[in-house]
Amino acid sequence: MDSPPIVISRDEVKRVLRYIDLIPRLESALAIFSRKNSLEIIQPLRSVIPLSKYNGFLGLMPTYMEQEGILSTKMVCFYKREDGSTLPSTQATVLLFDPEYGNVKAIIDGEVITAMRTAAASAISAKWLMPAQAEVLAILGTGNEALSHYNVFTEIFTFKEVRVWSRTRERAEAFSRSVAGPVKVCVTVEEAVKDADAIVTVTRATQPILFGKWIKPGAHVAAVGACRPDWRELDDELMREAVVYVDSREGATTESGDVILSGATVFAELGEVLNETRPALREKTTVFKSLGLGIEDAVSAKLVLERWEATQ
Ligand SMILES: NC(=O)C1=CN([C@@H]2O[C@H](COP(=O)(O)OP(=O)(O)OC[C@H]3O[C@@H](n4cnc5c(N)ncnc54)[C@H](O)[C@@H]3O)[C@@H](O)[C@H]2O)C=CC1
Ligand SMILES: O=C(O)C1=NCCCC1
Repeated sequence: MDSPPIVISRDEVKRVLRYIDLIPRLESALAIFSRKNSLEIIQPLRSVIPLSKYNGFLGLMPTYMEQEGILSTKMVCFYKREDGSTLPSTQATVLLFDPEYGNVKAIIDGEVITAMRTAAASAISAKWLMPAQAEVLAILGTGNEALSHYNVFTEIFTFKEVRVWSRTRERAEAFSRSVAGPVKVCVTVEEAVKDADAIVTVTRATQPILFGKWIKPGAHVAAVGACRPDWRELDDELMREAVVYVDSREGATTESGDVILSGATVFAELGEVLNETRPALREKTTVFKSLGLGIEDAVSAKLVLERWEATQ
C-alpha cells in the first residue's frame, strides 16, 4: 500500500490484453451488473461534464465490485471533432484502487481498454442476437472503434464478406488496406448494409445515418456511437421496429438520443440475456445500443494489471 502506483502505457495495454481473456470477464461483469444487487456492484450513472468551448465532454465512470476486489474509475474525454481535425476524439485513463487502503495501485492508459472492451461487448451482443448463419458484416465508420470491432468480429466469427463505409472513399480504402483480411469498400451506407446480417455503427454522427428501410429483416445492429441524448446514428423506423437491447437501461434512457428521441422501448439489458432472465430474439431484427459501462473498464483494467504483472 506504500508503493507508488504502477503506470501502464497504451503500448503495454496493447501487448497484454487479449479478446479471448477479456470476453469471459465482460460476460461475467455484464451478468452481475444486470442482477442489480448493490452488495455485488456499485456503478452509478456516468457523470458527464460538457467542455463547451472545445465541443467535448468529460465522463467520470466510478465502479466498485466488492467480490472481485475492484475499485476503479475511468475518466474519458470525448469530442465532436470537425472533419479533418487531427486531434483525438476519445482519450481515457483508468485508475485502479486498493479498496481496503484507498491508494491508487495502477494508472492505466484507457484508449486501448475503451476500444477493446466496447468491441468485445458488441461481439457478445452478436453472439446472442446475430442471425445463426451470419455471412455478411458491415462496419459504418473507419476510426478506432471500427478497427477494434473489425478485429474482434473477425477473430470470433467467420464472415464470407466484410464491408466498410466511410463518408469519403479514401478513408474506407485506407481502412481496408490497414487490416489483415479482405474488406469491400462501399460508397453508400445503403450499399454497405444491403442484406448484411450484422451491422456495426461506429461513427461520430449526430444525425441518423442508418435507416430501417435498408436493413434485412432479422439483421443485428451494434450501435456504438451517438452517446449523447441529442445525438443519433439510427432512424426512428429502425429503433421502433427492432427489438432493442442495451448495456444499461438507466444509461440508455438518459444518454442515448437513438432511444430517447425515437421513443423506442428497451426490451432488455445484455446482462439479462446472459442471466437468461430475458430472451435473445435472434430471429427478429435487433439493435444493441451500447453506451459503455464503468464495470467494463473495471474488469478490463484488472485483467491488464494481472497480465502485466505476470510478465514482469
Ligand atoms: N459505446 C461505447 O462504449 C463507446 C462509444 N464510443 C463512440 O463511438 C464512436 C466512434 O468512436 P471512435 O472510433 O473512437 O472515433 P473516431 O474519431 O476514431 O472515428 C469516428 C468515425 O466516424 C466518422 N464520422 C465522423 N463524423 C461523422 C458523421 N457525421 N457521419 C458519419 N461518419 C462520421 C469519422 O470519419 C470516423 O470514421 C464515437 O461516437 C464515440 O463517442 C467510443 C467509445 C466507447
Ligand atoms: O464508455 C466510454 O468509454 C465512452 N462512451 C461514450 C463516449 C466515449 C467513451
